[in-house]
Order: sequence, then C-alpha cells, then structure tokens
Amino acid sequence: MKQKIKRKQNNSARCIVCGDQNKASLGCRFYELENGEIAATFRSEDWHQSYPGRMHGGMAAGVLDELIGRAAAQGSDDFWGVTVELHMKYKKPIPTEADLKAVARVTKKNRKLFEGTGEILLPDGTVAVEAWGKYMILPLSKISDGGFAEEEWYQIEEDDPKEIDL
Ligand SMILES: CCCCCCCCCCCCCC(=O)SCCNC(=O)CCNC(=O)[C@H](O)C(C)(C)COP(=O)(O)OP(=O)(O)OC[C@H]1O[C@@H](n2cnc3c(N)ncnc32)[C@H](O)[C@@H]1OP(=O)(O)O
Repeated sequence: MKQKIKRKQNNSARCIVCGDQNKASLGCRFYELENGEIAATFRSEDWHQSYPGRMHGGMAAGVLDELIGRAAAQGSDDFWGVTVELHMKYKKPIPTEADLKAVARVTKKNRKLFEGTGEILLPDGTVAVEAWGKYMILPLSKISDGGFAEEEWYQIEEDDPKEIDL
C-alpha cells in the first residue's frame, strides 16, 4: 500500500547503516510516514553478505535497530537514545545487490524507555525479517563526545520520493 511521506530524517556521516560518507554503509534513507510509521530504503551490496548472495543477518539487525530507534525520533532532529534489547526473527533470506525497504513503529513509550517493532521487506513485499527492540532515551552528551550533531548529522539534499509503496 502506498504511504505519503511527511519528512525525511537526517543522515549521519560515518554510521554503518546510514553513513553518507562511509563506503561500506547500507546508505539507508529514513522517511516519516503520514500513518505514524517510519520507512527505510537501502541497497544490500555484495560486501554486506554472509553467505554468497545473502545479506548478513547482522546487517539486517543493524537496519531494524536504527529504524525502530528512529521511529521514536519522528519530527525531531535532536532526539537520542541507545538500544538496550533487540530480538530478531529471520524468516526469509535477503538477497545482496537488491533495493530494499523496511518499516517500523513505536509500540510503547514512557519518559525513559520506548519499545517498537519493524520489518524488512523483500522486493515482492514479503516480510523477510522481523524485530522487536527496547531503547533508553538519553541526551546526546551521554552517548557521544561533542561535535556529532553539528558536524556529522545533516539532511542529504536530493530528489526525494513523495510516497513509498510498502
Ligand atoms: C534510539 C533513538 C535514535 C534516534 C536518532 C537516530 C540516529 C542515531 C543512530 C541510532 C543507532 C541505533 C542505536 C544503537 O545502536 S545504540 C548502541 C548499542 N547500545 C548501547 O551501546 C547501549 C549500551 N548500554 C549502556 O550504555 C547502558 O547500559 C545504559 C546507558 C543503557 C544504562 O546505563 P546503566 O546500566 O548505567 O544504567 P543506570 O544504572 O544508569 O540506570 C538507569 C536506569 O535505567 C534502567 N535500566 C538500565 N538498563 C536497562 C535496560 N536494559 N532495560 C531497562 N531499563 C534499564 C535502570 O534500572 C535505571 O532505572 P531507575 O532505577 O532509574 O528507575
């Protein structure tokens, strides 16, 4: 089903999932959707493999870890936290050298913690991987030394889609 995109979130420079200046990165883009969910688009490259032709399960975990975390950051470029628990269910292999999508949402949130779920979809829309995660909300100063938000956290100016088919 097509979902309208409300806002694209920032990318970072060096992250393995969304790093715009990291050649090994999955190059994720994150789109906040009108229905309250968040979607990611990314490309699995040959160097993201575990077995030949199959994306590494750790890379899939990385995508869903970050995407579920970002589901709670919707509408803000200054919301931070860390993963405290992540549970994965690998249902189908994810091919390398494929353009892929993922979607996530927050299922529970209080002042200190939040939880959410997410899925990676194969090009035909089948759910390949499911995840559930729990996160602790923290100020950036408790996670990383100064300079990240100012120097390495920015919008990528490009021709963004207006909607996404999930
Ligand atoms: C995620 C949002 C992202 C948005 C932007 C996206 C871009 C960025 C990319 C994002 C990339 C994706 C993200 C990544 O990849 S983040 C990278 C992977 N995750 C980490 O590195 C986290 C490592 N762990 C820690 O740093 C510490 O254990 C933390 C800081 C979490 C707690 O520290 P500490 O252990 O010293 O705790 P405390 O003694 O101060 O206790 C404080 C309170 O917290 C309660 N507690 C403790 N542990 C848990 C737990 N597991 N479940 C529930 N509650 C817990 C505790 O009972 C206490 O409660 P109270 O007694 O006060 O009531």
